[in-house]
Amino acid sequence: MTPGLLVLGAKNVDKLKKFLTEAATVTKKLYIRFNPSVPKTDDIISKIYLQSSVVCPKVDVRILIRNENPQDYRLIGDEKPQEMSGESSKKFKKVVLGGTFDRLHNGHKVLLTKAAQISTEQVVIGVTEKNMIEKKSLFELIEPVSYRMEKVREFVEDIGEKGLKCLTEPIIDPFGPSTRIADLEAIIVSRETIRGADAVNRKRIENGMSELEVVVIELVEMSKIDEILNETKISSSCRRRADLGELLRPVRDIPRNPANSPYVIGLCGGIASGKSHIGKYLVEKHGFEVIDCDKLAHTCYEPGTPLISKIAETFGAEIVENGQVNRKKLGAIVFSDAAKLRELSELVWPVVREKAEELVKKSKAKVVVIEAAALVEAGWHKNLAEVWTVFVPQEETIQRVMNRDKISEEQARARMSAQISNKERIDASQIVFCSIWSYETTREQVDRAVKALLKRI
Ligand SMILES: CC(C)(COP(=O)(O)OP(=O)(O)OC[C@H]1O[C@@H](n2cnc3c(N)ncnc32)[C@H](O)[C@@H]1O)[C@@H](O)C(=O)NCCC(=O)NCCS
Ligand SMILES: Nc1ncnc2c1ncn2[C@@H]1O[C@H](COP(=O)(O)OP(=O)(O)OP(=O)(O)O)[C@@H](O)[C@H]1O
Repeated sequence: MTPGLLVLGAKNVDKLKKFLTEAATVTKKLYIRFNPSVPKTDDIISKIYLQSSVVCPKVDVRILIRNENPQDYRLIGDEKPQEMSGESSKKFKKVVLGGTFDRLHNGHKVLLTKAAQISTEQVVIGVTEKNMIEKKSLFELIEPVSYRMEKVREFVEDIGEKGLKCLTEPIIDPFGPSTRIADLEAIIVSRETIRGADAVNRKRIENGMSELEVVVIELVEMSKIDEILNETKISSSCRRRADLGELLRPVRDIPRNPANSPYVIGLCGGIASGKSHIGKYLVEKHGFEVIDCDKLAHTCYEPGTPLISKIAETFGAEIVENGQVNRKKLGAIVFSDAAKLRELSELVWPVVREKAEELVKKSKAKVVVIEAAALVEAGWHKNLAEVWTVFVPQEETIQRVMNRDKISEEQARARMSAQISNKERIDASQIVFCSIWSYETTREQVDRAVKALLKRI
């Protein structure tokens, strides 16, 4: 789709809202450039990005620092671009800044725009990863660091003067390149990260390097408060939360045979993540059929079946009492040992899967949900059009398991560690829910997912 170009001159600067609204109907990317009559102040840049978040949140708005127009564009509004004289605010050869930059938003863009505006040669950006992101809310949904680095680089070089280079690198402490590269001249931060800049300068002085000029931008804040996060700031956490219950990646094309047979989705999640709660809700509220593979697995332990003898061979004859598997004894062996759990799964899964597939064939429901904790471990997700995963942060899992199963923290941790991580499940899923907040919030996420699902099938 051709990007839009909005030229802000004295005539149309007051009609910004109208033009942003219009842009949202015709393009996904909007460049904005200024004519000489409108000064490119911090205030106006912030105002444009803030209004864009309200009026056209889905449009990738980019205020141009460079004078050249995009190669191809569709003019929004009737003002034509005029030649600009060189910018007076350029002062520094090399500037530095840092951040996580997940789901690059308009607050980040204000910071990056400042960087492109005041540097003549190079913008160096440290992008957080690993320990630097693991305490953030819904960190499991943070985009891969390589993707975030590429997004910020591309943005800065796209809006900046020709020849401006942006170098990015992953950081695992709050300093990164800022205390390593001697000839940096300025650091750009927002009001909330000034203290980080002060720490950088203290360390540079300790290391015998020059002090950086600290350039501060104001926070871009919405008028509406996010009640769960209790903040007004445009933030990545808020965007991650908005993605719960939304389609995160394309569904697989799994042909249905016959065509009117049920649409089958997987529902998985770690121990005590809220799978059963969601499964029950999908049955009661939305009329889906849910096949609980945990329950189905119990019916596989029928006396005299080949599975029973295989279990006795693998885990010891004492696990089988009077021809029946003692599930408590078996649980004690497998729940805290990932390798044993895998061995058991490999024995039981094919049997469960066969039974589940028979149930799907018989079902009259429009949508059948395969609820299975170990769906991804078993590789079953690859044969399903889509997988929905529910998760809670690890510490919440520990609390839930201790309370529910009346076991010690150590036992709860062992059970959790025997499973794959939330992140691994999430990366294999099309839709993700988080059940850390109220039941109502969980259900809202599910309702959003169901609504979109019913539209696409
Ligand atoms: C430790 C750091 C890098 C971690 O980044 P953080 O996880 O907070 O990144 P995040 O993606 O949330 O934000 C990135 C930057 O954008 C700013 N920002 C975020 N939201 C907004 C907003 N709505 N409006 C304006 N600015 C915003 C942040 O204040 C931050 O400066 C950072 O917080 C920090 O302390 N920076 C100062 C020191 C520094 O830059 N060090 C590294 C240099 S390589
Ligand atoms: N907002 C919420 N949404 C869903 N479950 C929640 C929520 N808050 C707390 N819980 C609790 O989490 C616990 C686990 O829920 P549930 O039994 O549905 O999980 P599960 O994933 O099916 O667990 P398992 O597979 O270990 O049996 C329950 O005690 C439930 O009450």
